[in-house]
Amino acid sequence: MSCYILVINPGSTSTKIAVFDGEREVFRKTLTLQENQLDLPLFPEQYLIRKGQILRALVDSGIESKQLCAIAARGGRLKPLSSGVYRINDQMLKDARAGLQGVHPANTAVVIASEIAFENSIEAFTVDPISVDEMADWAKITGIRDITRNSLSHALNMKAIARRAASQLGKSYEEAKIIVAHLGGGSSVSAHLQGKMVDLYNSDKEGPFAVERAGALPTHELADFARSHDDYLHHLAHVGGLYSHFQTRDVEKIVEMARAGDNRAVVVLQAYIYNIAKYIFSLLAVFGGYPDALAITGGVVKSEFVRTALLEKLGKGFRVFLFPGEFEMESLASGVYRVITGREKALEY
Ligand SMILES: Nc1ncnc2c1ncn2[C@@H]1O[C@H](COP(=O)(O)OP(=O)(O)OP(=O)(O)O)[C@@H](O)[C@H]1O
Ligand SMILES: CCCC(=O)O
Repeated sequence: MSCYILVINPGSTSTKIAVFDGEREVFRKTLTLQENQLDLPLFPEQYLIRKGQILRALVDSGIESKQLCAIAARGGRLKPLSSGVYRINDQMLKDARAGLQGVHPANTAVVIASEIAFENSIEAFTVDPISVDEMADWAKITGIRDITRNSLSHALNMKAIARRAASQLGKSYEEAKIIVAHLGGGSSVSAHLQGKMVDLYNSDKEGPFAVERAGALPTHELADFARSHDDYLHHLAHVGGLYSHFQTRDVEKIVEMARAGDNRAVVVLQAYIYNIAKYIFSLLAVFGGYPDALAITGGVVKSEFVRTALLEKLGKGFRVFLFPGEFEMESLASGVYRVITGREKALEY
């Protein structure tokens, strides 16, 4: 009998939805938001817009809600958690709405999923949320006792990609040493050792700047900026990065500007690539040298310009695997399918 799993994945520039029959994809759609809608608060505005788009897309797809047997939602900035599949419960919904570890579009997914699940008397789950925390104690320490680094990242895609890279190397995930760079609306760069992301950067607060995230900033200048901008967190996590330079999240458009001779676009893209390479190289310290592989993934990797420039900057030392786009939808679906077929136990939040 068919078991349709609805997958809901709100990212920083769009909401991706899909329906899987078991592990076979039968429908997928990317629902885009206008630039001005992306500036709206997550609750209730964006949540209502995104939920409305999802319900309309489902109706248009011809898939009936009674065909659904479970929902898989991307998990947002919840509490620090170990990797796995979690049943969505009231505490998770509360934490997602409150933005326990900050706001992120994915916080809307568990709320939308639990409402659609309730209306259809089925269960909803999340898999490897943003707040998966496997960071080593030695990676969390900073030069100020009261400031501790935390683990917020594109965990879902990066762990799936690291597993794929390990399998291409003929190794298990647990034995392979891998760096994964996810380049999307936000970016994350992570070091995978013994099956764990022992250190990582997320462009909301550290590492390379991304399409809409500021990345690492000089501390004194950031302190001055924060004193003069009440909305500085919005600048760091939403209107920073390439967006702060060009007021667009469309990387192809910025590449076109550079190709047309816009000098500012040339230099900022050079800085974008340089920073990604710089932070990838910094993670060699985790392994005491080159890892077994470097896997580069995310929507921006669809850009030939970015791929070529980045590979040139990285030199010849890495064994590189490119995974343009993301594998979040299939990872969400297969995690939930493992649970509903009894092959894995759902974790309680
Ligand atoms: N062919 C392409 N060339 C250049 N850039 C592209 C291309 N396709 C997508 N992008 C860029 O990729 C970015 C979106 O990537 P992705 O879909 O991974 O992000 P997201 O899911 O919205 O956010 P996040 O990855 O932070 O969760 C956009 O900024 C878009 O401009
Ligand atoms: C916070 C990690 C996920 C993202 O940056 O989009």
